[in-house]
Amino acid sequence: MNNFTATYTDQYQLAMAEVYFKQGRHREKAVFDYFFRDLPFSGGFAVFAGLEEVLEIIRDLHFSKEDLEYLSDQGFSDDFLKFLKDFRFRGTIYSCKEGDVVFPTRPILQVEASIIEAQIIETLLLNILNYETLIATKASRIRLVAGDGILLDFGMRRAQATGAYFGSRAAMVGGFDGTSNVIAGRNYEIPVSGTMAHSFIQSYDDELKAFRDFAQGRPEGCVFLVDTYNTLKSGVPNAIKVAKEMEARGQKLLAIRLDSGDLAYLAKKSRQLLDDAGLEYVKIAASNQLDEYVIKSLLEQQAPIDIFGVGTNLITGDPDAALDGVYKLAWFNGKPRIKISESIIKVTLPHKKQVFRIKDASGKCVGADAIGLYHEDRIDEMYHPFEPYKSMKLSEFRQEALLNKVMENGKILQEHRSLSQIAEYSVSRLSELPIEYKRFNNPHIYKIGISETLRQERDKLIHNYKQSLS
Ligand SMILES: Nc1ncnc2c1ncn2[C@@H]1O[C@H](COP(=O)(O)OP(=O)(O)OP(=O)(O)O)[C@@H](O)[C@H]1O
Ligand SMILES: O=P(O)(O)OC[C@H]1O[C@H](OP(=O)(O)OP(=O)(O)O)[C@H](O)[C@@H]1O
Ligand SMILES: O=C(O)c1cccnc1
Repeated sequence: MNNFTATYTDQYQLAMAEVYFKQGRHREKAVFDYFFRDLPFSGGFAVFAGLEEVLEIIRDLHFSKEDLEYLSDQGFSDDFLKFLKDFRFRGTIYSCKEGDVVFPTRPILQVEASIIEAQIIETLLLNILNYETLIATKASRIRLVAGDGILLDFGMRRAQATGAYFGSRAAMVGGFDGTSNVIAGRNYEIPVSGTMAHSFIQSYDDELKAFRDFAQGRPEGCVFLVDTYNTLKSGVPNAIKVAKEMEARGQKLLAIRLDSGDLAYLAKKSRQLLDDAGLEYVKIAASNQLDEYVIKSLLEQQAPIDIFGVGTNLITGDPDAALDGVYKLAWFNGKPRIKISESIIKVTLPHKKQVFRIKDASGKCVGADAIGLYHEDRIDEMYHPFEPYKSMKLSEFRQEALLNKVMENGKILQEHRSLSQIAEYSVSRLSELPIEYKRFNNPHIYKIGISETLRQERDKLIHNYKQSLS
C-alpha cells in the first residue's frame, strides 16, 4: 500500500522547508536522531519495527502534480513548488536492524541529509516507526507468555482506522503467526486465516444446520464458533456431530472457537468432550479481550487452548496509546547541535553517534548499550548520561556496533528480509536479553551510558550556552 506522497507530513515541515529554500540554506547538511524516552507497557524492552516499510516509502517519495496544485492553493510560492517538483530523498540513513530489542534515549536510527529532505520525511518516519514499534513490542510480550501457542491477529476492526495495516505487519515482527487482515496478508505475505462470526449462526434457525453448511462450503481450515447459544450443551455437541460427518467424507474439522465465558473452564470441558468423541486432533481456539496477562493466566490454569485470537488489546497497543518516539537535530552545517531543557532527561545528545551493545564473552547481552561519537569504534568506560559519578568499565566486554548504513544517496543498501526472517531475528535478539528485562512486573532497568568524548562534547555545548546567557 505504498500510496504515500510527500504531503504525508505536518504543515510546519513544509513551512520550514520553504524558508530554508528562500534563504538559500536548503542544501545545508543535517543529522537527526530517532529515539524514544519511555518504554511502553511499563516493560523492560521494546522491539524495533517498521524500518523496511519506511525505507521503501522514503525511496519512492515525491510530490505528485495534485500535491503541488494543492500546495499552490495553500499559498506556497511558485519557485518553491518548482523545487519540490523534483524533490527526492538523497540522504543517508543509519539504523538498528528491524526486529532488534531497543531501549530509551539511545538513537535507533540516524538520518543524514540536506535539511529540507530530513524535515520532509520526519513525520511519516515517526508515524510509522512509533506505531509499528509499539505494536511489535505488544506482540512480543504476548509471544513471550504464549509459548508454542498459535497467535492470530484479530485486530483490524478495532484499530484506529487504517492503522491495522501496519499493525498486522508489526504483530508478525513481534512473533504472531497470522492475521485475519486480508489486505495486510496479501501485501506482506502474512498467512491469513479466520473462523466465523456469531451472525452466521444467528442467520440460521438452528446451530447444527449452520455448522453443516459451513463445513460443506468451506471444508478446508474450518473452525466452528461454539458460544452463540450454550457452549457445552449446544455448541460443542453440534460441532462434534458435524466433525464426525466431515470425518466420514474424509475431511477434518480444524478447531472450535470459544469467545465468551470462563475460557479456561470451557476449554477444559470442551477438550474432554472432543477427546471422548475421538476428536483429539480438533484444536481449541479462544478469543475475547485477550492480552498478555489473560493469556498468561489461562496457561497457568492449564487451559488446553491451542490458538489465541487477539484483537483490540494488540492493535491499539493497550494500555499505551503511543510510543513517544522523537526526531531531534544533533548536527547541522558542520557543527554539533543540542536542545537544552529545564528537564535534564530532555537535553539531547549532540553530534553524529554510534551505539554499542555490550556483551559478555559468550555473546550474551549484559543489559547495557553505550553511545559514543560516530568515529569511536570501542568505548572503554561509559557514564550515566546525567549522573556522571555512575560509570561502568567496558574494556573487558565485547561491543557490537548497532547503527549500520541502510540507505545511501536515497538508495536502500540492505537486502530485503521477509517478515518471518525479521521475526526470527527478533526472537534471537530477545533470547540474548537476560530474563530480568523480560518480566512484566518491575523489570530490570537496562543501562544506557555515554562515552567520555560524547559527554565532553555535550557539556561543552551546555557550557557555551550558559556563557552566552551571562
Ligand atoms: N479463566 C479465565 N481466566 C482469566 N481471564 C479470563 C478467563 N476466562 C475469560 N477471561 C477473560 O476475562 C474477561 C471476561 O470478560 P467478560 O466478563 O466481559 O466476558 P464475557 O464472558 O464475554 O461476557 P459476556 O458474556 O457479557 O460477553 C475477558 O478479557 C476474558 O478474556
Ligand atoms: O476481543 P478482541 O481481542 O478485540 O478480539 C476480536 C473480537 O472481535 C470479534 O467479536 P465481534 O463482536 O466484533 O464480532 P462477532 O459477532 O463475530 O463475535 C471476535 O469474536 C472477538 O471477540
Ligand atoms: O476469524 C475470526 O474468528 C475473527 C476475525 C476477526 C475478528 N474476530 C474474529
